[in-house]
Amino acid sequence: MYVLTSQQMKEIDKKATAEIGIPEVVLMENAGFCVFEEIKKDFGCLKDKKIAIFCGKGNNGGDGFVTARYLLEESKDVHIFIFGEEVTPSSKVFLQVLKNLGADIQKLNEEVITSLYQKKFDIVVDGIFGIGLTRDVEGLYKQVIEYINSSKAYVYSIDIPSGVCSDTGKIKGVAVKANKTITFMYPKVGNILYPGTHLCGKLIVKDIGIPKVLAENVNTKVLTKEELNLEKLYRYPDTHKGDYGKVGVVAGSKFFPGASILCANACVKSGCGLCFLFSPAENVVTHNFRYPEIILMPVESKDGIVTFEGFKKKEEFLQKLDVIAFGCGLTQSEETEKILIHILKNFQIPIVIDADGLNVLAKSEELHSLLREYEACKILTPHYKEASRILGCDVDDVAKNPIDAALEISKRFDCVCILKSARTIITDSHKVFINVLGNPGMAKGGSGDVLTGIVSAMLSQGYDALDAAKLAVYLHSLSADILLERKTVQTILPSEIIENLDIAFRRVIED
Ligand SMILES: NC(=O)C1=CN([C@@H]2O[C@H](COP(=O)(O)OP(=O)(O)OC[C@H]3O[C@@H](n4cnc5c(N)ncnc54)[C@H](O)[C@@H]3O)[C@@H](O)[C@H]2O)[C@@H](O)CC1
Ligand SMILES: Nc1ncnc2c1ncn2[C@@H]1O[C@H](COP(=O)(O)OP(=O)(O)O)[C@@H](O)[C@H]1O
Ligand SMILES: [K+]
Repeated sequence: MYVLTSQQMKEIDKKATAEIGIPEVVLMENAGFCVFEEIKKDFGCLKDKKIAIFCGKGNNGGDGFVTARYLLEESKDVHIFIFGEEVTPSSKVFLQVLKNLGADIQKLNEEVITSLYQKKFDIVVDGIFGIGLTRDVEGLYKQVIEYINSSKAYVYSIDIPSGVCSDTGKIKGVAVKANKTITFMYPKVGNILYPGTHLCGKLIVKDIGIPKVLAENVNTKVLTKEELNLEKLYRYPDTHKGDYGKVGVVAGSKFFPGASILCANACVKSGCGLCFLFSPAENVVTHNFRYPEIILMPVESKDGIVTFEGFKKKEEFLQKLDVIAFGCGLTQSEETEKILIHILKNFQIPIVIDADGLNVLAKSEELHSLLREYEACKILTPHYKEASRILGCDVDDVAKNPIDAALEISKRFDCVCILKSARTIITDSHKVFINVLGNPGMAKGGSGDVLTGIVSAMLSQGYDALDAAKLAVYLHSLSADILLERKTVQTILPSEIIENLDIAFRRVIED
């Protein structure tokens, strides 16, 4: 499913009207009717319902006028509130229709807003701003949104909750908290990213008759099952372990033995042929939680941290690897930096860089240029903080526009970037996928290490970087969602996400 920016949606709207010749009022009529249809479906009989419809001066308000017309057929208690008569030409058509019908239309001012608090509406329709919101919400608009949020009515937002930026999902000053949002043709970025997605309530996507061919060049999609390449998950009967690749997990220290174990466990559990764990021996040899299938490559350490000299002694094994998973729990030591420099200078093995691998990368100009030049496939898996370190910006800047941050990292290193959060973004700098699965039970140390293991296993089974990233992110969060069916967000553990991959793989392959 495509996800559009406001600019893309406007261009598509424009083409539909100017080039294809569908009149704008027809689209507005369809949009307003879709909203009515949803209300009717939810409430059935609307006869006794007291309904308020708030309409801004743009086309979002025009959709609201159309919805109001249909609602007037069902209830005698429908009240339309406007911010002014200076509305767009298409909206004007439907405002006039309402006037012709003798509808109750009130212009909002301080007094009217105060009076709203005495009225007990059952249903509120928010047609204040859609994709045309450009600046922070203030004045009467702010007061009306505050009223809507204080009311006990069931709130429908048209296209996007008013006040949510359709390009980022951020709140521009204040925003409506809807129970349901009806958006048209495709979700907008603000319908999908937080906090906008939360303010939408239930999101409904309705076709209003814009030809779909117009969206063909859009590069951003929701990561649905249809977007996954499942081909390489099929195994011919006469295969052997060599067909599924050898992953070297370079991870762990005295301080974080669990990170290396979670990463390696997730890797063997996701289908790689062989998984080698390069880690300080003392951390993992006796570790009860380590799957015995993992082959240990004990690396000499100092103060519990793998040393560069120790790592070099394992070089002959490195030559044989198909994938390197680098960084989980290594610590940000000089040794970690030296090892990564050595790998990037001397090998051409597909690499997944996470955690401390990303942290040492952020601090080293040499690593920046080595990684850019590294020709084998590369996947970087930062969370927002790691991304901000790499980009040299504030973490809030990443959070404000995660799609741009992911694109920037991807372009800078010519890599696939998995920017992790409650809405993980995956991009190869051309295509962008937004993951909508997963739950707050994953907000726990170790979840990221699990993802690194899964994505490395996907690379080792022959996937290219983008397909590996998509499949891994999907399986990782699907596994957590399946766990949530019988556990709680408090009790889900990253190690259980690994255990539960059995069911996640099955659902992906068989459903
Ligand atoms: N163009 C089309 O073909 C269609 C558009 N549709 C609807 O039209 C909406 C977009 O319409 P518009 O482009 O007119 O934009 P909006 O209706 O979202 O609002 C734009 C208006 O709000 C003003 N504005 C922006 N930020 C403001 C702020 N902070 N405070 C006060 N005023 C502010 C702008 O100056 C402009 O007058 C969509 O979201 C959708 O609901 C639908 O009718 C379907 C078809
Ligand atoms: N609220 C949430 N909803 C969905 N997924 C989440 C949420 N919080 C975290 N995650 C996922 O959990 C993982 C956390 O990774 P990360 O922050 O690197 O953890 P760690 O470094 O402790 O292993 C990411 O894949 C992220 O997308
Ligand atoms: K709206």
